[in-house]
Amino acid sequence: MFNSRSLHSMNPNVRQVKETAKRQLHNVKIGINDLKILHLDDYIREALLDPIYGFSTSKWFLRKDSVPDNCKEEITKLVKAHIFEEDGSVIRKVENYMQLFDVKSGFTAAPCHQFSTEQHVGLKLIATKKWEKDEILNSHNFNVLFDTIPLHLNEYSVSKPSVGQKEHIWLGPSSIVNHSCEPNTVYEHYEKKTLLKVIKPIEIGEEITVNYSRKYFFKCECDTCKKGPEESTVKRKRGDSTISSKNLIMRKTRASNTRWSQEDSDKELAKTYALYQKMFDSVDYPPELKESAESAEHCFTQRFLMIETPQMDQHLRTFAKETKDMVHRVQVSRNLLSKDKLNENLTISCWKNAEKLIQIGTAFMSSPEKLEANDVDDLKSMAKFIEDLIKHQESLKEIRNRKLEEEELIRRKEEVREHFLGTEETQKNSPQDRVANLVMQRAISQLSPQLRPIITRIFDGPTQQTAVSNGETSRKRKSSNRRKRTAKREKSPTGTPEISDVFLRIHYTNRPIQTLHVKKIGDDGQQNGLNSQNQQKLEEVVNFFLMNPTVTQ
Ligand SMILES: C[S@@+](CC[C@H](N)C(=O)[O-])C[C@H]1O[C@@H](n2cnc3c(N)ncnc32)[C@H](O)[C@@H]1O
Repeated sequence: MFNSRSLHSMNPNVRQVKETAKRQLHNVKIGINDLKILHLDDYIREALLDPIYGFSTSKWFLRKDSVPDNCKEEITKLVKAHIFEEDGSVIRKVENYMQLFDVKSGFTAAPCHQFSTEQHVGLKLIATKKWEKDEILNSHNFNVLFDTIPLHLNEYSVSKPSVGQKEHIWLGPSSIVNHSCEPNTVYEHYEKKTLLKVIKPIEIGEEITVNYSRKYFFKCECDTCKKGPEESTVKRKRGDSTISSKNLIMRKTRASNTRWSQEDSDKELAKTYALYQKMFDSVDYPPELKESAESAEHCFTQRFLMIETPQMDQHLRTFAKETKDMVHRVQVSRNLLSKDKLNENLTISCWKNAEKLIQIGTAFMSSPEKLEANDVDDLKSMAKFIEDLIKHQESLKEIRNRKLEEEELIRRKEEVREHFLGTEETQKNSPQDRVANLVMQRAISQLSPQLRPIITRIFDGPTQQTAVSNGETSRKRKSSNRRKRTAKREKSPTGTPEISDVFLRIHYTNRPIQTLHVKKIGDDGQQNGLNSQNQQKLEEVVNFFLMNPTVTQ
């Protein structure tokens, strides 16, 4: 079921997840052939839809086992990551179901309580866009079925459209289209598949139905049949709709611990959008799938906003025609994005797209004669809506950037402070050590030709107080100082760095040489060394370094 060549060319992490999924699917004994494709479809339906709808939508009444939890998880991960490369694999089938959550597909699933044949707990397909006559539900996936499927084995997913036609399996979204004696679609047969063609306009929220065929194995409970033959506009042919009760096969009882009340389509639609959102929220991306998942979501959302195609003109028309539908889409996108804490880039790029959307709206508004009054109002309010959201997003971004800047400033201040005053560790030393340290560190690190006239030499201990040797290179000076300091420190019995008295001889260009003496703490523990005058001088020097690290005059 998994193509080994494509597995090899994949990211190893993705491959690993897929291989796990493959193993798990094998463990539950799924393979691709005619009958098993039905099982597989059912597994996916169970793994994907049941957690979302909160009841068992499973249609495979003969099946004893169920999707193991770990397998469900894998499937959900794969769904989440939208990794749909391989034809005919489980992933493809999952993608079929994903159309239910892609508002652009024009349909979605909603709970259905109409049919006793499924214990009043089932699903139906409803329109999320306005469908016009003769449009084809082309993402509707009816696979041509193999002759080998015995009809009685699965009355649920198999249909025999007409004489001479092969039977068809109903997979993915198509498996939730209910039968009606007054349907709004008909089968449209193509060489390789059968699609649904719209035969009368379908409003948003309206159920999409088809007349299954002349033969199906349940007692019809569609609206038309419920109204009774005298009210129905449909002329029944003999043999249509019903068969004798002994052939009526009841489906596996659904786990109906949920009581579904009948809701109007608007509410159902809103609920479905919420489900869409829940779906994306439900799983955390595993780290190994994060990248592909995010880029897939990115594509998904772009597609969703309908702006990344070259046929802008066509889009503009659709946009005008489906303004209301677009408002729904934007609402869904808003929900989706507001919940997306996983990927900020995705959110930002989505808002960029939304900006483009506003441009489209603005272009439209500049030639309003093309639109009906209602459309213009809707469009304006939608553009305003998006604009507000973008502003909101922008202000959040600004706040974040400001915060980052502040953090950076604090960090840099801290760095400078540490550089001059030393870390907490060095600050624990005596004041004169600290000052000496800081001057020494600073001077050593900054010794450059410009500084030479100012600092001639810094050294430890009064005996080493010498004048400048101008011929000495800064490197030599540094290493000699290091040697001296090291020697001093090694002498310390405690092992902690110790600095004795420090003499600084400072050569000013326009003043006499000055010597500062910072005394070590006396053995008696008496803190001295820095008389106020020296203290002041030291501060002056330090400040000089702080302010003019490379300036000589
Ligand atoms: C392909 S499924 C359609 C989707 C189904 N409602 C679900 O939740 O999966 C076909 C099954 O739906 C039920 N069904 C569809 N249309 C029906 C109708 N007009 N009257 C009674 N039951 C119907 C039957 O149980 C039938 O076996």
